[in-house]
Amino acid sequence: MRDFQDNHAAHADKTLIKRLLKYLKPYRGKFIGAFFMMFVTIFTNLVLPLATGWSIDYMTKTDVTNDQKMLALAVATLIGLVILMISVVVGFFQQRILQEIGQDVTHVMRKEVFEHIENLSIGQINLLPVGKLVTRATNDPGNISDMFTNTIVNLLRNVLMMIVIAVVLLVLNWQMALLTFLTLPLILLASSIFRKYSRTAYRNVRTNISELNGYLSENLSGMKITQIFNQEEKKVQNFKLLNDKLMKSYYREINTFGIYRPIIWMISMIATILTVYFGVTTVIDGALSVGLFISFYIYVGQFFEPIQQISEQFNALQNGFSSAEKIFDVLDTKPDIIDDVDAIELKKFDGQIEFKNVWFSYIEGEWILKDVSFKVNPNETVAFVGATGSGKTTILQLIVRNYDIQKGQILIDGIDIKTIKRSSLRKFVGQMLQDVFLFSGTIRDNITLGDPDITDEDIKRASNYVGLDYILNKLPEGLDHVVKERGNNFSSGERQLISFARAVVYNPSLMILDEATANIDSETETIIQESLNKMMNISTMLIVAHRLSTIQHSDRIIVMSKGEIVESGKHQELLKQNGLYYNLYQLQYDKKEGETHV
Ligand SMILES: Nc1ncnc2c1ncn2[C@@H]1O[C@H](COP(=O)(O)OP(=O)(O)OP(=O)(O)O)[C@@H](O)[C@H]1O
Repeated sequence: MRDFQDNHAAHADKTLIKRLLKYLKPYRGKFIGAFFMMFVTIFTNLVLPLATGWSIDYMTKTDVTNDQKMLALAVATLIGLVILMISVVVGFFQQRILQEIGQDVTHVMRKEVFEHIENLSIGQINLLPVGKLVTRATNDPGNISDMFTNTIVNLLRNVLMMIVIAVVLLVLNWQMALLTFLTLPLILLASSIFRKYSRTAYRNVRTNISELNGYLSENLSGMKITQIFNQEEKKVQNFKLLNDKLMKSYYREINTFGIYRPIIWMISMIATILTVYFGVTTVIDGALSVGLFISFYIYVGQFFEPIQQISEQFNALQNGFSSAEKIFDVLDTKPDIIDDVDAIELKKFDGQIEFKNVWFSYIEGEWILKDVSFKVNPNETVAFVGATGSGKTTILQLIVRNYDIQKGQILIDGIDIKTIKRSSLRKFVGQMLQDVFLFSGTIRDNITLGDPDITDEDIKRASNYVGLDYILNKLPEGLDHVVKERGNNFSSGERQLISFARAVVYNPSLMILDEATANIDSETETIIQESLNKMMNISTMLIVAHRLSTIQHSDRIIVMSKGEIVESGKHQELLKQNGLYYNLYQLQYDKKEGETHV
């Protein structure tokens, strides 16, 4: 799968534009309206210099009385004001419509990106840097919105303005117009050099923003570790390096624009000086009136403005395209685990699980599970033990189909897991993992996860069941007690109990516990253990625990080593076998003994 790098092969522009246009389809009418308004503003911009010229010529006429001149001035000023008003009002509505379209499209894109990410498999999500995903869902749709609202319309407006003004200049005085155009090759050369540099500058800025976002989000999540290991200074240094890199890339961008704009201004000034020089001589020769010369002069100023903007807007367009490319990269990443079209809805689940010669690898060729077979009967409690990395957690992940296996078969109540709708299977499974994640909100939100069908009664029952009621009773707001981001205002034991309540509130047919009691104090562990004992015989339970004392009473213990099942049986049976389990047990037992002797 792609890692959504910033410098990947470009999509064909045509395909990109076609795809982008689809987002504009619902706003076709509004967009056409905005274009029409754009023509109105172009017209108002063009008519004023000409009107100024005509007015000046009229004022300098000798065969017109002063009263007539005053009247004409008043009428011309009034018409000018009306045109200006029209331009302002139309411009306002045009901007409003475009901004609305831009925000709507951004809104839709953000939603699409988020929904798509939510549907990716855990394996795919693990490969994605969070910071980059955040950029994909925030900055990139913003760039596209900017492209729709500002760039495209203004680019078109400027191209049209330039063409129309060129025609007007030619009509007013073609010799002077050609003189003005003499500087165009210089501008084109400067613009093409600018485009090359500014594109690189833009790209660097974007890459560095994305990198900084990635670093920031990772470090905020890992802040505790940073502080525990006194790494703050190092992290600050690293951040400083990235921050400096971003600032420098911004500087380079600013410099590129800073050089380009004065160059264009200088060229336009040369053209203006030439125009003034030859214009004045033409006026002296009587080939051009003063009024029309002034109109010409204003038009020359207006002619160079869009030229400068076009290059800049062309870059903004590239910026928008590049953001679109990145968003489409995310959207085009097909979820690697999807339900078959004819996948069945699991209506009930007795809790029977069977692995039949299962082979699985995260990375091609590196087998993590090798020919694993076992069967768990309804209401049985089975524990998996073994050395670190032997594949215990992997087995649990496969049961909820976080990954697909390469060989063999996993049966859920006798049905192949691949033929079952994942959501229907997960409805019957309660999971309690070592790393509990709590969302910001309230305790209630964290137990129901927004499911309106879960009543307060259900929550209370679940809380009593897992021993959370003891904590809830101490909190004045009870279930409404606020949970801060990631549950930082709770102890790990409390977080574990909330997650336990979250798991049992659905009355799961299968309860999965992966090192769920590893990080908690013995008092909370006892509470959880008691609840688990109650749950045994009413649901199937799969437990991974390093502390063997917690799984001794399981119906069966499966011992794993390097992706294979090496032993299986009850605690006493396994001890008698004098194998790996016996060794693991001895290790823990000796350690305990050692501790008591200290
Ligand atoms: N997402 C992943 N991508 C690649 N390899 C992985 C991934 N998750 C786990 N592994 C590898 O798979 C192997 C088995 O991991 P697993 O988590 O199943 O072990 P475990 O027996 O549960 O270990 P522990 O007791 O330490 O939790 C390990 O070598 C691990 O590095």
